[in-house]
Amino acid sequence: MAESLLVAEGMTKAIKKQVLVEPIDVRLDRGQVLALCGGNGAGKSTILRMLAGILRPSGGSVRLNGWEWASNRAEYAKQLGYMPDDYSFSPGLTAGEALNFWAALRGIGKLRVQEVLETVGLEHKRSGRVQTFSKGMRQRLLFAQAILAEPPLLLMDEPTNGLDPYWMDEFVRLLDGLKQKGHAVVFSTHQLQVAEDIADRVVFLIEGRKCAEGDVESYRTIHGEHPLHAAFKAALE
Ligand SMILES: Nc1ncnc2c1ncn2[C@@H]1O[C@H](COP(=O)(O)OP(=O)(O)OP(=O)(O)O)[C@@H](O)[C@H]1O
Repeated sequence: MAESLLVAEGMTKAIKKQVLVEPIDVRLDRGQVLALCGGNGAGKSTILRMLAGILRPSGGSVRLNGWEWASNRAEYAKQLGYMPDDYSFSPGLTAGEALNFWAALRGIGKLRVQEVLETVGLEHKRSGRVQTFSKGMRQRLLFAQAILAEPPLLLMDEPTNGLDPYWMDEFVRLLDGLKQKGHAVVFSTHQLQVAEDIADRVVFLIEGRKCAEGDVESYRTIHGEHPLHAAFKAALE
């Protein structure tokens, strides 16, 4: 049997004596979407940053498409697109310049830049300075950056934060399209409805520890309407 696209085993993070993320296993196949849910400070961003290779785990291993960050960072990085929860753009940079910069780093041509700008509805804002963009527009630009290279794995930190209802629906639709094409996604969210709409599996975290994990359909069978709210409440008890 082929190995899963993403295999993290016993991945953990501690800084000094504080354990930010207790050892956690994450396994994800192509075409699967995993949502990380949990309260503030639960460890969602830390997990995403470790998977993205931005933060070095204190223990455990991570393999992505057969590559290990520790032994081949360049190949590992090519397998993923990362959307941070926030990003400080250089002052004066336009949306087009920002995307062209990221595209150049990955050897991607201008046609693809135009395509992703259209995908996120920012083609008319190409020459607009990112500094003048709303939170939702910046989020859409960061989403465009993450999908530029069409990597096998997308890691997204609170991707729908700041999106209006139209773009929230559009995000679910876009992610569904990527999923159908075989891309895998791990994203964090406080918006349980988004997780319900798009995720196959949900991991609930409390204070750096995985306290529950299940597939959305099973939660629906157990809890009925608004299954993730009920499941989260049950996990907290
Ligand atoms: N650089 C750091 N040094 C020390 N502690 C950190 C550092 N970064 C994060 N933490 C701590 O790690 C824990 C997990 O933080 P993290 O940002 O991963 O949580 P989160 O689930 O993404 O939270 P939120 O929903 O508020 O974004 C928190 O207790 C946070 O204070």
